[in-house]
Amino acid sequence: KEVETQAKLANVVVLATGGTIAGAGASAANSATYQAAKVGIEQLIAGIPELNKLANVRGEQVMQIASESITNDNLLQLGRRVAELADSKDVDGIVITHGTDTLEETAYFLNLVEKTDKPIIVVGSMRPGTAMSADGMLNLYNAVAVASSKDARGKGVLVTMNDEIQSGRDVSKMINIKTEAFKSAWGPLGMVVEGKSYWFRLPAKRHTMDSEFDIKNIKSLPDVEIAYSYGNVSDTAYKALAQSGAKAIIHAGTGNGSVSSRVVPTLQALRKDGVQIIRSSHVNAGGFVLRNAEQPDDKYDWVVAHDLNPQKARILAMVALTKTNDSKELQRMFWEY
Ligand SMILES: NC(=O)C[C@H](N)C(=O)O
Repeated sequence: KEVETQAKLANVVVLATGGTIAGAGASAANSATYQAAKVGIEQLIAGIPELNKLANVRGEQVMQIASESITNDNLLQLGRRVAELADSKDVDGIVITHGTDTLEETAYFLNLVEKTDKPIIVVGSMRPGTAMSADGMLNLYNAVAVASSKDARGKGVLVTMNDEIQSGRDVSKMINIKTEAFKSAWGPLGMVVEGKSYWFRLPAKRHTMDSEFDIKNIKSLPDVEIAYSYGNVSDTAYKALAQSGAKAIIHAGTGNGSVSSRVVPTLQALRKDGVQIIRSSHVNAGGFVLRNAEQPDDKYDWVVAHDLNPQKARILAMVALTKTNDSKELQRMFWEY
């Protein structure tokens, strides 16, 4: 009887990469002072026996790092493993445990390059498992619940944090000390309550099956860097980034991606030298940058990142540059993804 029930459950693989969800502190009072990436995936899974009721779960330790240290090579390695598993007939859903600092970048990357409609859920935690009121256990339980549900298919890469189901494209870490850290300017797609998913909306942007990008065709990612803007900003960072070989520079601009008059001539010159200039905004609750509003993008041949924050704009720019170096094509991709 037991065996029969298990056979009906979905097969979910949890790929572990580290982060606070695998973190450990010295005492239960340490919610903010701890070491990330300490606990192995077998131990994390064993700590939640209720997972067995949701799915047949097995873990794989892909890496064990704090997510601020994730490199492009790590992204490619993870992306390739996800694709292999997604191609496997006996895998129904994939969960990725991840540090929260760059979780939004990895989730967006996978959303762009994984050609599957199987659920891919990225999850982390704000407190280590050793802390009082640790959030990782429920976040992971919810991730496995969503990964094993048929309803989650075809909705792109998802993130389950704080009971919400967010689109991996839209979600961003908005605050670093609360468990209610992950938000999207456009709202969550749904909620998970007691292992059941409740859906309210769908992503409108191209993703996964409908994407023109495929991890299997991406050998390496080009160098794309970000320069932050503020009052009295100089052009030093922009010049240095270009000199070190950046193919595109994401302008993490003030307001609607505005550019200081001290920086404009440098960006014009860099564009003439072949560097792509992509205007985004670092406003906290979500930017909205439009072409030719604020700066004459047509005239300067710059691209706008629209609602993508600078770190997400970097991900799309890298992936897009594996296909084209045409600024019009890049702009199309920034509207569509
Ligand atoms: N909450 C976290 O996971 C933060 C940690 N620094 C990480 O991203 O790995």
